[in-house]
Amino acid sequence: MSTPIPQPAGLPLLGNIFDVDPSNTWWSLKGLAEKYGEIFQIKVLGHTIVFIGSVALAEEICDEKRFRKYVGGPIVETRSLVHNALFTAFDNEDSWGIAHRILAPQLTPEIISSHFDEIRDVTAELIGNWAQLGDKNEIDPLAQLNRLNLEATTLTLFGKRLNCLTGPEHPMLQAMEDATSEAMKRPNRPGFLNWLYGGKMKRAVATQRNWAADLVKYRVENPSDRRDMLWAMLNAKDPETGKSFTESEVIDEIVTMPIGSSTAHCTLAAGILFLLQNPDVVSKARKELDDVLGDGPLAAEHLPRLPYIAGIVRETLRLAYPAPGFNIEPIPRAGDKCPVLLAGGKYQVAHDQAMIIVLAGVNRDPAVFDDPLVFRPERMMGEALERLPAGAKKWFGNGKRECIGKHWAWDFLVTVLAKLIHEVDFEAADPSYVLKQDGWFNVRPVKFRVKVKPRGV
Ligand code: HEM
Repeated sequence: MSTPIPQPAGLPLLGNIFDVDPSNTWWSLKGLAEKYGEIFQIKVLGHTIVFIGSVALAEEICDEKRFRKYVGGPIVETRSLVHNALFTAFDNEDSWGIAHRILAPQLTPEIISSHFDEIRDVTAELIGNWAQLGDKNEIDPLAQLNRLNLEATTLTLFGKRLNCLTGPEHPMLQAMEDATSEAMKRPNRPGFLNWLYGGKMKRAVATQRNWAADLVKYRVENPSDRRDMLWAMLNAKDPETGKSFTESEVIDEIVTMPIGSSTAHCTLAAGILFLLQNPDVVSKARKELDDVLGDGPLAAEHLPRLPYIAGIVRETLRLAYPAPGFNIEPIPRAGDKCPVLLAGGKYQVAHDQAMIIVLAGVNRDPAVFDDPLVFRPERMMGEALERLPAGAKKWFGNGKRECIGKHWAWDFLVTVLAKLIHEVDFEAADPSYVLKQDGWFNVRPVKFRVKVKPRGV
């Protein structure tokens, strides 16, 4: 006998329409995960969605023999921007395998390591800009690191400096913001309002695709022997089918990358917040950096020798959940519409039930993490890390649809955070600030401001 899946009371006919704020969906889901724990569901206008908030159940539905990525809601909306590209492809679309086989070799740890100097040097430029601020040294870390992220992504993957660290904000940043927030809102908004906001989405799509087309044009006009991701997009063939990308598919995949990497600057900004709240962590991190770097600059070979910094990055991914969740559905079984059993039959869901893993629940599951709200890098290092179940480490998603950019993200996060901790003193502009989320897809510290100055000055 299975247990009914908990659900907020809701209203007749309308269901749980008022239990999720359509302009801040993930904040509502975090609240529901805190209230209901391992599993809950909502029903809106007869449509059910199940949410998973525990490590054990997340691990169960990450079993690729039984489940797969569910492409629905905001991901489907994003297809108006990038069609059937890596992130948005349905499970049965050949485009996913072709793109994965062409692009994954460009995102291996070895290839990413070859871009280390580029990432380090643009970070040094940003820190250098901050050092010039004098008394006007209060910054918005999210906005500053967003610029850095776009600069580093464009340089490392597509070989062009945008020079967007200073000056007016690059139009790509607002366009990504608009397209992502529209993609979040459109699935739950009446058609009339979607029509009204259609122009905003179209303009955001045009800006992003033009940015990508400019990168291709620049490479064609400035031929180089750089063997980077753009080279692969323009020249490589899928080893299995022999296919290469069409012109439009190149644009789809270029645009997909900064959307994926836009989680990275949210992680860094949240990391600064956690460090300000935990000065002892900064002291330990600085000791590690001073010991490993001595008087020299950060180099690629230092990264694997910074386990405490790596612990800080993982603990930030755990507590900030910059990609707030991902969607799973049961793999269809021909002719079999029996319910799917979870937790050994404790729960039952429909054979085609969409489920969303809510990382705000999973990453803070008290069954796995002692004092789950405490920022403790040590639990993300060495044997303690190895002991954690796989379901507790899902910040980069799962299985074949796991983040293809995870090695880029890792090197970027460790490099930037190491340099920030080693070279910059941060002071909270508002010490009472607590992590607030807006309605964007990623969790990010909005309206968070800090004062910056060179370390020890
Ligand atoms: C902190 C940084 C990052 C986090 C937390 C993160 C998280 C994720 C997650 C959870 C997924 C799975 C989404 C799903 O199942 O629907 C994913 C997929 C993806 N990510 Fe990332 N990501 C990060 C950085 C990046 C970067 C830097 C790139 C590009 C260079 C990138 C590109 C992608 C792409 C293309 C996919 C789709 C992969 C596929 O379906 O085959 N991500 N990411």
